[in-house]
Amino acid sequence: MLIEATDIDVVKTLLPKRHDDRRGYFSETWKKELLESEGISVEFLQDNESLSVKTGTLRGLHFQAPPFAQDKLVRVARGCVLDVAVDLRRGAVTYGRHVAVELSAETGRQLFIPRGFAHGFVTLEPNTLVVYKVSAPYAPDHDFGLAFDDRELGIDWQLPNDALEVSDKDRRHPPLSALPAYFE
Ligand SMILES: Cc1cn([C@H]2C[C@H](O)[C@@H](COP(=O)(O)OP(=O)(O)O[C@H]3O[C@H](C)C(=O)[C@H](O)[C@H]3O)O2)c(=O)[nH]c1=O
Repeated sequence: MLIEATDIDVVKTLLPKRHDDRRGYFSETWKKELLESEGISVEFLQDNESLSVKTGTLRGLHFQAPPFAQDKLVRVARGCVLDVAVDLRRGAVTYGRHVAVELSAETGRQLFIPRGFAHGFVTLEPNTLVVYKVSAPYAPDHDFGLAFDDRELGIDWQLPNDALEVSDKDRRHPPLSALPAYFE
């Protein structure tokens, strides 16, 4: 497992080893002790899966507020996404900055996103299946969002806005400037 830093030090990319043979490959996609050896000590409590049929489906930017804040380990089981994490920690020098990484079934690359970050992705292929581990259960009353197209964030989603499939809910989130201080 290759674990690499990103422009925001606590956000990591992971590349699990694949054991190829004539049948295909085998890969350990998550091993607690491997993450712990890299200083990522997280108790994942729930696995999520979302299928997005259309290219250009954008889900996000979402986060759960304390005490249900979630660390996430995201990977793509089929297709490809641009995965984005936005730093919401008011005290961080990287507050408001983001990491954007292409995750695909082909590479197997994963993204670790600690609590204190908003998460979202846009699909770059049809029928993209995203699977991810979270460290706190779903808590609808603590589930909040941030405007994906907030100019202050400056996220390049790689597709024009009119090509995006976005839920009504995700079109109504506030910009960063109007977001309460959920994370110090
Ligand atoms: C997140 C979640 C949702 N749901 C139900 C609630 C709705 O009836 C339905 C769809 O939920 P939502 O529209 O919030 O799904 P996404 O837009 O994919 O939200 C996710 O998108 C971004 C990328 C994330 O990182 C979060 O995990 C999550 O917010 O699933 C559940 O039952 N459990 C859950 O953990």
